[in-house]
Amino acid sequence: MHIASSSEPSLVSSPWFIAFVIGVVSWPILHVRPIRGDTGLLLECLFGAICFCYQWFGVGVSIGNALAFALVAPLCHFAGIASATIGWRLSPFHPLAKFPGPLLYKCTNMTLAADIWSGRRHVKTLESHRKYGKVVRIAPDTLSIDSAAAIAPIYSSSNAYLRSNAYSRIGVSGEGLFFSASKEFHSHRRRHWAMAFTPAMITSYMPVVHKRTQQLMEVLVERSQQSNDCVDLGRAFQHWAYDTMGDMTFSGTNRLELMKDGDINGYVDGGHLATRAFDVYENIASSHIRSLPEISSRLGHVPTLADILCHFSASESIRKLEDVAHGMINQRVKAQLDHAADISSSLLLGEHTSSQPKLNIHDLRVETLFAIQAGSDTASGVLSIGFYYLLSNNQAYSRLQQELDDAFPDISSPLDMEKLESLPYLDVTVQEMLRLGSPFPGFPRVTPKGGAHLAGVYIPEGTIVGVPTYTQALNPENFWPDPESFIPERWLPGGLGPDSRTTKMAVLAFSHGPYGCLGKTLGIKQMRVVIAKLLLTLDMSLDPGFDGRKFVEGIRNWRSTSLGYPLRVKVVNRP
Ligand code: HEM
Repeated sequence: MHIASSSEPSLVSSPWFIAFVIGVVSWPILHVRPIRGDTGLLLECLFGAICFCYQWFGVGVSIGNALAFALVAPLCHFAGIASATIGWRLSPFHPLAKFPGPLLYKCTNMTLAADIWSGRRHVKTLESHRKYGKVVRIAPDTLSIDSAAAIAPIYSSSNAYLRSNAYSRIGVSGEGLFFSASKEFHSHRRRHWAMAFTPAMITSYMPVVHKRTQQLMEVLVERSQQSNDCVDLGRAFQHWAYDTMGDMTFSGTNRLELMKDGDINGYVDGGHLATRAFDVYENIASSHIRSLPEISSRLGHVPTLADILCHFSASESIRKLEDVAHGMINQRVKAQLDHAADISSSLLLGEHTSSQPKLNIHDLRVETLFAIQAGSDTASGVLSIGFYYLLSNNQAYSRLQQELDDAFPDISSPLDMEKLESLPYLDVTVQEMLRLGSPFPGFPRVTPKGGAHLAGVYIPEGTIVGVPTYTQALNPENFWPDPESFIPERWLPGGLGPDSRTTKMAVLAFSHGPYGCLGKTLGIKQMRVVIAKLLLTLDMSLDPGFDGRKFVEGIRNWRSTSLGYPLRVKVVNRP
């Protein structure tokens, strides 16, 4: 049996314990004066190096022991900081202490980040609300608020809350509308962008939408002939959306031809990876600089994570999309086609003043790449999930097809947009698709000075809050009966009966207010054209072996939607 000799250090005098205590003691300083995660990592490495030199040269231990010491001491120091951080987050003194939520989520942002990485955050948040109620603490400093009444104050009132720093994009030169937390910059850049979405501009995009949608019909038939009358409809929508957005953004200089060539460069998956990394990063690293110093103490204050992710090989495919978009905007600027009816010319021309000059080439690169992604993954995601539901509901499918057949007896002539937009059942089908087809997270905003009363509770200032899109879409308080079922009729006048509920505001597919989607009108028009063309031209049904449960479970969202289980659809030309 080993008996401790008096010469062995006691626990309190052991170097590990001392490093741990220094960590705990340094926490209040870091709490008030935060340092960047990468700086912290470097300091820990420096501490390790000093420990190594002291042990090897000073004490004269073997190199192996000196190395072990140099590794363990910083780890103990970090464990001290981490313990103090978690202790504070779980303490009754934390400003969000009274809000319920899963323990691990209160301790660290890493848990939420893991959910985001899995793409199933929308389901996890829904489960949390079902377990804990309307207001749930889903990260140390973040609350998810499942209340339609909270949507207006957070997103769309005249005093709509500011976006959290979650939107900042690092490691890129050039500033972009979507990536700015500055209200002033954002509203100026948004005016710039708005020129691309005037009614006249939207009308000028429609020939592109019709042309690309016609091509989609041909591609679907062609692909189905190569594969037992079956196609991956989700993939086809992605290719259609990229090509269409490419044309609308770059008109003559567009080089995206995914429907024709296939996605040989992996643009779609590369784009998903980019949004996935951005979404994870933002939720780990995001913070709002607030009067309460708590935020600085986040375990894993790691703004470097995005930098690190950039170096993984997967980022190659992201770069390919960036490169092609950059090439197109360079060509576009050189060609000086300022007056072409496309998004890049609106951005090139946009409003400018001495304080807010014209967009430079870096800004244009950021904005045009964003345009392609903002308008493609969103539209194809909603259409894919929407078509799954439509094809699963024969009654809705037949009713819609009948309405379209009556309105457009001759499918060889171009669709008249005015007539298309007057069709009531098509309209409610689009609404229902948007409700169930947008598994986005709660877009993060920051409560203003003085805090806020939301969903009947007081929320301290500087808290990150969001209303979860998917949870709201399935909330029986907003949609009743059968909130989980695809029933377009719920949107018709009279809804589903006297006790039924349909809360328009609760559909956050485009978000709302000053940061809401600029492409909403265009997106809805595109959806109408695609749905109409498909139902008028083709007979479609889910592949006999298709498993709806697997499809729904395979839906992943990282702001853009990705399908883990393909939407296999049988497609034949209508007689
Ligand atoms: C069905 C199709 C679409 C859906 C569901 C959709 C959804 C959204 C959502 C939810 C946001 C807000 C995201 C956030 O705050 O985190 C957004 C922003 C935006 N969308 Fe869309 N979108 C669609 C189509 C389009 C199209 C076709 C364009 C054209 C380029 C577009 C351009 C934009 C822009 C520029 C923003 C940023 C607005 C800002 O930051 O002020 N969207 N979209």
